Parts: sequence; structure tokens; C-alpha cells
Amino acid sequence: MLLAGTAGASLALEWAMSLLLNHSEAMRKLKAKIDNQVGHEHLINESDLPKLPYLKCVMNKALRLYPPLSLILPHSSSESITVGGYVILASTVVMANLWALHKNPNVWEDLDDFKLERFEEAALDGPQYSKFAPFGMGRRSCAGALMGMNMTSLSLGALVQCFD
Ligand code: HEM
Repeated sequence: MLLAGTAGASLALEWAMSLLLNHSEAMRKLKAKIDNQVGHEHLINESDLPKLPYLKCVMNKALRLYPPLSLILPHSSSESITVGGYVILASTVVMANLWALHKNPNVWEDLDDFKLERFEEAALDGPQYSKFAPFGMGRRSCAGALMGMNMTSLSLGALVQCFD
């Protein structure tokens, strides 16, 4: 639990920061939004998050391009099934490849650029298993998904709020 809770969150935060440092326009835009919506009287807190959809966009973008757990934990198929023409027998160990899912050119257009706005299209408020599932899927998906999202968003928001 400790490893799952700290490794995923710290990797996501690191990649989000790296994306912002490499896209100064996005960094400026996020800083302006935090300045306007939160200001400098208090450190950004959980109640500020709903006012900052752009912050969520940055986190979603980082989670999509660099999913901390790119090959999710091994699962076992409960019955035989055919997926995309491949027969998967019951009890086969399967591991979903989030890296490939998040970069599938059939569902994502912006493989190379930094169009954050597409994440503002509310559609990515939860997992969409055909294109975006950074916290895994099904009954054994991440137990700390909400906490992970809030923790990383708050940490990134605080870094941008407090430092240039
Ligand atoms: C941004 C942060 C995080 C990311 C990207 C992330 C991602 C994931 C992924 C992809 C899985 C595998 C799901 C699957 O096999 O379908 C997982 C499992 C898990 N995560 Fe997270 N996680 C994060 C934060 C956290 C936090 C903060 C906690 C707890 C405090 C946590 C606890 C767990 C646990 C307990 C599991 C195993 C669930 C099970 O096997 O039933 N994670 N996480």
C-alpha cells in the first residue's frame, strides 16, 4: 500500500512538472489561473481544486503520456474470451498495456503536441477504458485513485503557486 501510494504519485508529479518545464506557455497559463482563482493569501487546498480545471488537464496529460504503471498488475481471465481476434483462455494471466492504450493513434490525434485543452472537454472525468485508464480498470483498479489524483494535483499546484 505504501509503495503503491508513493511511487505512482511521485512519478506522476515528476512527469507533470517535466511537461510544464518543457511547455512554458502551459506553465504561464496554469500560474495565471492559480493566481486568479487562489491568489497568495493561502496555500492551495482541496477546496480550490474544482476551480482549477486546467490543473486537472495538466495532471491528466501527464498521466496519459507517462502512466506511472504502464503495464498494470497481472490479472487472470475468469472465462475464455476473444478480444480483437485473439483467444484468451480462462485463467490466463493478462496485463493491460496502458502505455500503448494512451498512445493509440486510432483514438488520440495529438501524439506529438501539447494540446491540453482536449482534457477540458469534461469527457475525462473518469476512466475511459478504450483510451484512458491511468488507474487501471475493474474491481482491482487503483484503491487510491481519487487520493492519488488530489495529492498530485495539490502538490503540483503548490509548486506552481509558490515558485517561479
Ligand atoms: C497518481 C497516483 C497513482 C497512480 C497513477 C496509480 C495507479 C495504479 C494502477 C495502474 C494500479 C493497478 C490497477 C490494476 O491492476 O488494474 C494501482 C493499484 C493500486 N493502487 Fe494505485 N495509483 C496511484 C496512487 C495510489 C495511492 C495514493 C494509493 C493508496 C493510498 C494507491 C493504492 C493502490 C493499491 C492498494 C493498488 C492495488 C489494488 C488491487 O490490487 O486491488 N495508489 N494503482
